[in-house]
Amino acid sequence: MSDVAISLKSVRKSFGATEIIRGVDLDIPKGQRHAIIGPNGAGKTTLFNLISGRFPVTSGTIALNGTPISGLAPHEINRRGLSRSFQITSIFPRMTVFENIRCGLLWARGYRYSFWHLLGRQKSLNEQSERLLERLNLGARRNLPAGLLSYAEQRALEVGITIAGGADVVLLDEPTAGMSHSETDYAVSLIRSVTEGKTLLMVEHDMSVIFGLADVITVLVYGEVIASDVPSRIRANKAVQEAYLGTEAA
Ligand SMILES: Nc1ncnc2c1ncn2[C@@H]1O[C@H](COP(=O)(O)OP(=O)(O)OP(=O)(O)O)[C@@H](O)[C@H]1O
Repeated sequence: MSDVAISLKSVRKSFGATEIIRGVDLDIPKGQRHAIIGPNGAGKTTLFNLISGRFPVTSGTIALNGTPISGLAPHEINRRGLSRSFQITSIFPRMTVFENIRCGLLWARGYRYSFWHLLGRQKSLNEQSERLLERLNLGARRNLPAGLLSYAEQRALEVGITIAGGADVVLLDEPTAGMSHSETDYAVSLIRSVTEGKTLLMVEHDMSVIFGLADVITVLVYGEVIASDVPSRIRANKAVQEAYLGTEAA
């Protein structure tokens, strides 16, 4: 088994004549929390779309746990253990918080078990849903329609559903976008606890979130990696400061 969760080799992506990802090499070891940062339009979301299978690569290869996944559909990549959350919330607003979680678990399991098999597993499904509810701090909101949760709680639920299926590689796209300071603090501690032991790859603009969560930071500028290192060295990196962080990191 490979110790590398996500591996990108010479990955390129063009839209028409414009090359957006210009030869990215990146290895993310299992269990690492890894952040991708870079100026607007650097290609961060495009990179996520390539890894999760939403777009095909123009050239190069992407492997998940040592197995090539380039060319697979998003649901096939998901089945192999990679789960992704989106900037937009994708919960079911009229279903209760509990039902949303249960649905997330059911959806993930549906790939592996038949309907009859599932009926026999109702009890364990309910128990797992309850445990996840507690881990997300949403126990008291259990029976509320998810649409009535606060924005931060909805994002917490979203993160919970993303990891519900037991995926060991999790992609989070701007998990704290639109949150207040206190909501962000809550989200960071939640993400830290629910991704324990998993590989996390996130795109995020909030520097406090990045420096608070990431073991390693990769800086993408115009579709190229200009640095990939531990936070302290990224902060001190002159090229990074010039290209992106500016005085923010000083
Ligand atoms: N489907 C697409 N078709 C054509 N161009 C695209 C497509 N998706 C992204 N792009 C272009 O690729 C470039 C990079 O966009 P991307 O969203 O990946 O950047 P980003 O680093 O995530 O930016 P931001 O920080 O603003 O979210 C942009 O110039 C964008 O217009």
